[in-house]
Amino acid sequence: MISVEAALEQLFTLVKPGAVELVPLRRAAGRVLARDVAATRRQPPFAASSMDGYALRRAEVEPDALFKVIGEAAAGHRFEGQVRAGQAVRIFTGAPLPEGADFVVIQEDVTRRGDLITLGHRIGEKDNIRPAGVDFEIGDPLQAPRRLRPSDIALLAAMNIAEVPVSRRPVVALLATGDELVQPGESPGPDQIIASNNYGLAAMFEDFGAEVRMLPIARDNKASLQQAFALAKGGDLIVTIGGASVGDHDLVASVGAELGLEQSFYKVAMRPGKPLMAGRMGKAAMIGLPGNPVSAMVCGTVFVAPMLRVMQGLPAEAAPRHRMPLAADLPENGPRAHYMRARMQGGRVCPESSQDSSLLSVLSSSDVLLVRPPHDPPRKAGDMVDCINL
Ligand SMILES: Nc1nc2c(c(=O)[nH]1)N[C@H]1C(S)=C(S)[C@@H](COP(=O)(O)OP(=O)(O)OC[C@H]3O[C@@H](n4cnc5c(N)ncnc54)[C@H](O)[C@@H]3O)O[C@H]1N2
Ligand code: MOO
Repeated sequence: MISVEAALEQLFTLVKPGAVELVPLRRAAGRVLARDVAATRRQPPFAASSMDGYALRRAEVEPDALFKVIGEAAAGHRFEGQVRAGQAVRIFTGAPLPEGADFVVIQEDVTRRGDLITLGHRIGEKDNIRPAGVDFEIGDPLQAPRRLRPSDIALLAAMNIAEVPVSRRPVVALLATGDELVQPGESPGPDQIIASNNYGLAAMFEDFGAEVRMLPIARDNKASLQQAFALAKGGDLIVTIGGASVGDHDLVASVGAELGLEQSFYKVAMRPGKPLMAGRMGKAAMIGLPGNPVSAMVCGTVFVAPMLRVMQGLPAEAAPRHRMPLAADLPENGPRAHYMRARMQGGRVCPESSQDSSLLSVLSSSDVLLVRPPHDPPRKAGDMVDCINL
């Protein structure tokens, strides 16, 4: 049995970043930027007004000053002439600042009669001008690697980058095993249940940028598992669910070995999730998750998500944690790291009363995994603990 940290280290050695591909901007959200990109223009490309008002010369700004309005500048339509002494140009937000002007008085501070405006008495120092390039200059970079958020997409668009270099999505072949399982929507026999882990995990992996190939459920016999592994060929990462423990019907390790699985480790000092295995299978990495639904989802969060990040060129790091105060006392933890399902209540983290690894309803109503290291001493309400967001 190895520690969670040692398991994660080994998992990182099984995977590497995939190739770089160019995708249209509209397809780039959520993908990982693979190379630095540089702005192909400056923004704004010209000094622009940040308000609706009148462009004129700062030196002439004083209470009751009178100006003649000689033209108009709107967004997309500059005023071609020059602003001289005693002149003003009607200007709108986003319009290029006319030559000669270095100040914009907002329209609320102006009285207009025909072509004449008079300034009010409370005009501040602010010029209401956005200098050219104040947002970014030509060549300013957006640095890789980073997962592209909606705000990054907006920035790339403004930089006029229509095609974005991103890491190829890792292909995950997802293989659920068990005679007891039927797909959602099917009619289960009296001893059967609905396969859930593969659906939850597929959603999670897609969230982390993977392309998921959901394989047919493998039955608890050699031939069926062999067939399923054959279908997994071509995947970058093969994820099996169930059949990982010590029961007579737990065949993943033995069938995997026959098919060339070079095992890196089996069993991790954690709960839930102890019977986790991993290794290399041909060109693919393989990770065998325990079948209990919460165990599978916890292992997906703690192990598979960080692997997927590495496969997209992001740094090899554990799932991000934050510190939160406990809402209740906790007894000493045992020898395995405990990933407790917990809710946030009034800024405190409150462990669920039942931690059984079959309870999807509890997982679904939880906000975080409260992480307790092996042999963590008893904790008091108010103590700070590590949490992973769900
Ligand atoms: N004698 C021992 N028994 C068990 C041990 C042990 O150390 N000694 N470990 C327990 C732990 S911890 C876990 S976790 C499970 C893991 O077992 P497997 O990975 O072999 O999983 P299965 O036996 O195939 O299934 C366990 C449980 O999960 C349900 N399951 C499986 N796949 C799915 C799915 N895709 N969707 C929904 N539910 C699924 C399955 O029906 C079982 O109820 O072993 C303990 N036993
Ligand atoms: O690890 Mo099992 O995953 O404790 O239920």
